[in-house]
This record gives sequence, structure tokens and C-alpha cells, in this order.
Amino acid sequence: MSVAVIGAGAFGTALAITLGRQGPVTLWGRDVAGMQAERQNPRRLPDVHFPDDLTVSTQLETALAADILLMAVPMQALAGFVSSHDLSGKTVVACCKGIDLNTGFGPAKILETAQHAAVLTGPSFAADIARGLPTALTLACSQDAVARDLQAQLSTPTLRLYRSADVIGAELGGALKNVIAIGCGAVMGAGLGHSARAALMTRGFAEMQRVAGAYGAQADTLMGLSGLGDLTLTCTSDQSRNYQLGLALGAGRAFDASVTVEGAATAQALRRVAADRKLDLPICGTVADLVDGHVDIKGAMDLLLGRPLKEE
Ligand SMILES: NC(=O)C1=CN([C@@H]2O[C@H](COP(=O)(O)OP(=O)(O)OC[C@H]3O[C@@H](n4cnc5c(N)ncnc54)[C@H](O)[C@@H]3O)[C@@H](O)[C@H]2O)C=CC1
Ligand SMILES: O=C(CO)COP(=O)(O)O
Repeated sequence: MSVAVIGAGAFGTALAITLGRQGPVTLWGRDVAGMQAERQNPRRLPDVHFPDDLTVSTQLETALAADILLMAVPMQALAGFVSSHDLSGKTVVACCKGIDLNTGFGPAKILETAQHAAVLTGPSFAADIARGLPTALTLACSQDAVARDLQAQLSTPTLRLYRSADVIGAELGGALKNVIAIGCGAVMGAGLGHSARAALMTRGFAEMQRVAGAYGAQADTLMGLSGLGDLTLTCTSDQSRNYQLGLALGAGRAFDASVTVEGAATAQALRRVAADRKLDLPICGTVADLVDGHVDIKGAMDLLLGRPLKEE
């Protein structure tokens, strides 16, 4: 089965590199002439050379002819891409994390025009995957045979995939942990301490479970790689761009708006989720306000700490 990665940013490139170390893979991106010439992605993953089996293509039709497509464009670009390309007959794996702001849908729902849709999510930084450091991710697909095929095709000696049938649980874990990571970065950026971060992570995890439960996800999924695993990584590492945005907000510093920070739009999308599903999501809501500039870190903490006392 042929594999193509759509989107040549950090994550798409890293996936193509690890897959290309064990067999042919095509990497398609909008602006990849430099990558074709240099056989590396100098902007996102400098100094990691492409394996010989990795073909960088500017021909989208060629890439879309592959049997398996890994969609590694940012979440807010996914629906636009899908609406303008025919994915029927394809097995498509969403590699992006988030909730679409316009529709409130996660990646699997957006990919429902494909023959088979799956989600690849969990704790991994692109740089780690590209360098061949050990990583473990969740491959979620509702059809068991498809999940087994994808697990076998996409696992590599350093990238270990675990199967799950709980697509909604897996994708919500990946979407929501980014929002909590912005909050944790803000706490650390403002110098509020490790204890405050642990509290925010834990209470943020409770909100993740609340949202996932409302969508019918299995509780166990949130305890796995795609939930707790990715939450832990993203809330504690300054390699994370979501955490970095939080650090900047907490410290009152400017942040480069061109950086992909999925949690910012997802925090906004969660406002609608909270209203529609009548969910109490104080941390996610406060992160949305912080990102929007409606509150500063002091106002955000006052809001959270001033809430009525309750049972855990
Ligand atoms: N970077 C990482 O360590 C990881 C990223 N992810 C996820 O992967 C997704 C992509 O993130 P990154 O690759 O890191 O971002 P990135 O900012 O490095 O790259 C995004 C790429 O998508 C391209 N792109 C944007 N809109 C497009 C469109 N409409 N059509 C085609 N290409 C388009 C951009 O040109 C860019 O090359 C995100 O949802 C992120 O959460 C998941 C795990 C790890
Ligand atoms: O999803 C990631 C780690 O699993 C990457 O995190 P950032 O998008 O915050 O960099």
C-alpha cells in the first residue's frame, strides 16, 4: 500500500522521514522546492536529512493517488482542503489536533467523505520522531481491520502505534490538551509555580474528561497516550508551541502569530461546545479569554480562584 503525507510542516515532514526510513513515502507540500533541492526541511527540522525513499512532491494529484493519505495540515485548514479534493475511495489518517472553529467538528467527522477515516494522535514532538527517538502514539479507527492494517503500515522501529476503536475519545484528548497547555504555560510564564501548574493540569484533565464523556468517549481513552500522555508532554515541555504561547501570555511578551498553535482556535471552539452541551469548562473558557486578550493572567487567576468551593 502506498503512503503519502499531505502537508510538509514539522509534523508531516517528521512522519515522512520516519516512514521513509523503512519504505517509499511521498511528502506533498505547498512550498517544497527548497526541500527537494536540499533533502531536508531547513525551516522546521534543520539538519535531519531525508532518507532516499522519501519523495518530495509538488504534484498534489500524484500524492493523492496514494492508498493511504496522512493529513498533516493544521486543523483549521483541514475542512477547506477536504472540501476541494475528492477523498472517496481513500484511507485517510488525520494527524492534526483540534476542533474546527466553523463547524465544531473534529478531524474524523471532517474526513467522513473518505472511504476510511482514522486519527493518529498522542505525545510526540516532530523533532523527536524525525531524530528517531522512541515515541508511542494512538492510531484510532472505528473499523478494526482498517486499524490493524494502518497500525502495521505506519509503525516503525522507533514509532510504536497502539490501536483504539474510540476515535472521538482519541481526537478530543489531542484537541483539548493543547488548550490546557496554553494555560499551564501562562502559569509558568507568570511565575506562579509548579504547584499551580499541577493544579491546572489536573483540573484541566477533569474538563477534558467532561467534554469527552459528553461526546460518548470511553473514559479509558482519556487515560491513555492520546489524553493523559499528550497532556503531560505538552504541559511540561517548552518545546510545545501551545505551552510557548502560554509562557508569552503569562509573561506579557509578544508571540509570533505565524506559529501553529492549535489550542488557540480550539479554546474558542470550546465556548460553543460548552454552551451547546451545557458543560462547565472554566479553565478552557479562561484560556479562550486569555488568548483573546479579554483578561490578563492576573484576571484569569482571580476568575479561577474566585469560583465557589466545591467537591473534587
Ligand atoms: N509539530 C509537532 O510536534 C506535532 C504536530 N502535530 C499536529 O500536526 C498538525 C500540523 O502541525 P505542524 O506540522 O507542526 O505545523 P507547521 O506549522 O509546522 O506546518 C503546517 C504546514 O501546513 C501547511 N498548510 C497550511 N495550510 C495548508 C493548506 N490549506 N493546504 C496545504 N498545506 C497547508 C503549511 O504550509 C505548513 O507547511 C497540527 O494539528 C499539530 O497539532 C501533532 C503532533 C506533533
Ligand atoms: O502535539 C504535540 C505534542 O504531542 C505538539 O505540541 P505543540 O503543537 O504544542 O507544539
